[in-house]
Amino acid sequence: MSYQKIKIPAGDRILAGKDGKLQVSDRPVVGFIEGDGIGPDITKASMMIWNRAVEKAYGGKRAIAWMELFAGEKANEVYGEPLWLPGETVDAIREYLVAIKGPLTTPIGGGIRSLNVALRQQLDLYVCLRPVRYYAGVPSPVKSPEKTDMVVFRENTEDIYAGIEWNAGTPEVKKVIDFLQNEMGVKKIRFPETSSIGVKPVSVEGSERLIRAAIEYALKNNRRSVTLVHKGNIMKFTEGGFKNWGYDLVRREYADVAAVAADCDWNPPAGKLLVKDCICDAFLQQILTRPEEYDVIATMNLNGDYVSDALAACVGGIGIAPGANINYTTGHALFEATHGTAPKYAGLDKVNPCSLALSGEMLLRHLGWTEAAELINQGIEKAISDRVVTYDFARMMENATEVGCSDFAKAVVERM
Ligand SMILES: NC(=O)C1=CN([C@@H]2O[C@H](COP(=O)(O)OP(=O)(O)OC[C@H]3O[C@@H](n4cnc5c(N)ncnc54)[C@H](OP(=O)(O)O)[C@@H]3O)[C@@H](O)[C@H]2O)C=CC1
Ligand SMILES: O=C(O)CCC(=O)C(=O)O
Ligand SMILES: [Mg+2]
Repeated sequence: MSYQKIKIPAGDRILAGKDGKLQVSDRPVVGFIEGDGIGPDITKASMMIWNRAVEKAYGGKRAIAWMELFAGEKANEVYGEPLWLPGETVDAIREYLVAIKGPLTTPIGGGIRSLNVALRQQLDLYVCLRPVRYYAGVPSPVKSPEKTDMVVFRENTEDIYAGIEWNAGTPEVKKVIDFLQNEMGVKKIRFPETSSIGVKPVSVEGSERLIRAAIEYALKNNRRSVTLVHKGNIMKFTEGGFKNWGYDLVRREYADVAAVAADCDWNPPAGKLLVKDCICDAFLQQILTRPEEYDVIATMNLNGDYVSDALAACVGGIGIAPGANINYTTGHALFEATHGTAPKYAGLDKVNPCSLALSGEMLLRHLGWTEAAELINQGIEKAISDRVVTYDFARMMENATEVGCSDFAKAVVERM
C-alpha cells in the first residue's frame, strides 16, 4: 500500500502466522505515534532506551525500522488540515501489524471523541493488557507494594466507551427518552426533560473473547487465579452478564484446567486455575487491603480504566504503568502508556518516561526479543535502586537525585 505522508523505512513487515505466532525478521518495521503533550518528550527518551537495548542485546544484528505515523495535533500539522486520525495511520497499523504510541489528547465535553478509543475500536484491539508489578525502590503510598502483582485484561471495544450517547436538551435525546418511556415502559428516568442518555452495550462475544484471553494468559504463565471484576449486582444484564458468561465459558471450554470458585468451594483441585469474581467497588478497596489475593484480572472497559490507574498508584503511579492493545486473532498490537498527555508538563523534559519505555519492553517481548526486553527492565531497576529518578518519584523519596526525562533515559541506558 502507498501512503501520502508516511515514509516507509527499509525493513520487513511483521507477519502473523496461522497459529497466531508472529514472523519477525531482524529488521522489522514498527510504527510509532509520538503523541500530544508530554508525548514527544517520552517518545524521544524511550526511543533511546529501546534502540540501545536492541543494539546491546543483539550486537547490531537486529534493529527496529521505526516508521512514524501521525495522529492528534501532529497529524494536523503534517497534513495541513484538521485531521486528528488520518485513515492512512490506521491502514499502516493494519498493514504493519505492530505499533507503539504516546498519549493523545481528548477534550472533555464537546470536540473530538477519544482518538485512543477510536484506534482501539477501528483496529478491533479487544484486549487492553496492563501488567502491574512493583519495581524495587519505587516509592509507593502503600505499605507492601511488592504484594501487588496483577495483570489487567480490560475489554477495549464495548461498554460505555462505545460512545453511544445523546446530549440533554437535543431533539435526539428527546426521541430516545420518548421511545424508552412510551414503547419500553420505562418510568425510572428521574428528570426526563434534562437528562443526557448513554448506552452500554456488553455482548457475549465481546466478553468471551476478553475472558478467554485472560484465561489463556493465566494458564500459559502459571498464574493462580483469574478474577472477573464487575458491578453485576446493579447492572444485571451488562456487568452481570459479563460475569455469568465468563463462568459459563470456563465450565464449557476450560473444565479440565480451570474451576469456577462456586463449583469448588473456592478450593480448585491441584493444578487447576481458580476463576472467581469480585464486585468492582469492593475490588478497589481490596487491592489496597489484600492485593496478594488477586492475580489476573478480567474486566469491562470503564472498570478497567479506573482499576488500571488505581493499581498503578499502588506500585508508584501512572508514570511507570505500561500497556498494550491487542487483537490475539489478527495479531494486531498497539502498545501505549497507561497515562495521558499531562499537558502542564508538555515540552519540559520533566516527566517519567517509564510507562512508555516499559510499553516498548512489552512490545519487544511480543516480538520474541526477550533479551532486549530484559535489558530495559534491568536498566530501569538499576537507575531506580541508585535513586536516580524523575520528579514524580523524587518527591516521594529521600536522598534521590532528581533528573529530567531525557537524563533518566541516559541513566537507564548506562545501566543496561
Ligand atoms: N491513552 C491515552 O492516550 C490517554 C489519554 N488521556 C488524555 O490525556 C489528557 C490529560 O489527562 P489527565 O486526566 O490530566 O491525565 P494524565 O494521565 O495525562 O495526567 C494526570 C497526572 O498523572 C501524572 N502523570 C501522567 N503522566 C506522567 C508521567 N509520564 N510521569 C509522571 N507523572 C505522570 C501527573 O501527576 P502530577 O500532577 O501529580 O505530577 C499528571 O498531572 C486528556 O486529554 C485525556 O483524555 C488520558 C489517559 C490515557
Ligand atoms: O482516551 C482517553 O482520553 C482516555 C483513555 C484512558 O484513560 C485509558 O486508556 O486509560
Ligand atoms: Mg485511563
